[in-house]
Amino acid sequence: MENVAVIRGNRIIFQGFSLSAQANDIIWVRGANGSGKSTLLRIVAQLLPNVSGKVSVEGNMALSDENLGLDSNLPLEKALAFWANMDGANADNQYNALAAMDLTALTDVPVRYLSSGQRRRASLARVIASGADIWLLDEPYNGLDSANCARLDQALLRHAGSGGIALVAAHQSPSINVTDSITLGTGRKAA
Ligand SMILES: Nc1ncnc2c1ncn2[C@@H]1O[C@H](COP(=O)(O)OP(=O)(O)OP(=O)(O)O)[C@@H](O)[C@H]1O
Repeated sequence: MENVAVIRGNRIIFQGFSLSAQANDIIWVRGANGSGKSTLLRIVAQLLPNVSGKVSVEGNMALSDENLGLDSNLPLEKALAFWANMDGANADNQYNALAAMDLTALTDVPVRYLSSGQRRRASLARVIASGADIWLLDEPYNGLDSANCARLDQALLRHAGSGGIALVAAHQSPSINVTDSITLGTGRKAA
């Protein structure tokens, strides 16, 4: 991202903002509520209109945020398989992703019956199974117990270690070594 500027509502969230990431990087993004962490991930995902400046991305991206994006009526395995097929991921990817997030015992549970932490893990399993080069994770630790926080840490390290990139928006400090940690400011009112 080079010299990016974004106004949302009547607030300037970013102005003259630049960020770069390359293979093997885990970039940790912190900041107060409303500072623009989710906005930043959505800019990278190219989901926001009216972004000025330059945003260029090489590689496939997968986003996990509060929108689960899984069919609530399907058993977990089938709901994930829908996306794995769309992403062209193979069955091994999905199996490994379910194991990485300790969901193997829940594969036949309808998504609507999953607890909030299980739903978060399902969303992360979708990202892991996608095989995407770039993971955009918005508050991925929310609702996870300590064992599953550690599983996510391990998944992030494996991803970065195999040439992936991760942007992680989180309130807490990282408990793994990250490439860079940035703290966003609170923006200001547009003139
Ligand atoms: N659709 C929208 N229209 C107008 N303003 C918006 C919209 N979405 C977000 N904003 C504003 O953009 C700013 C940044 O929001 P964002 O969700 O990126 O913050 P955040 O750092 O992720 O916050 P949190 O820690 O609470 O999740 C906030 O002031 C928010 O009110």
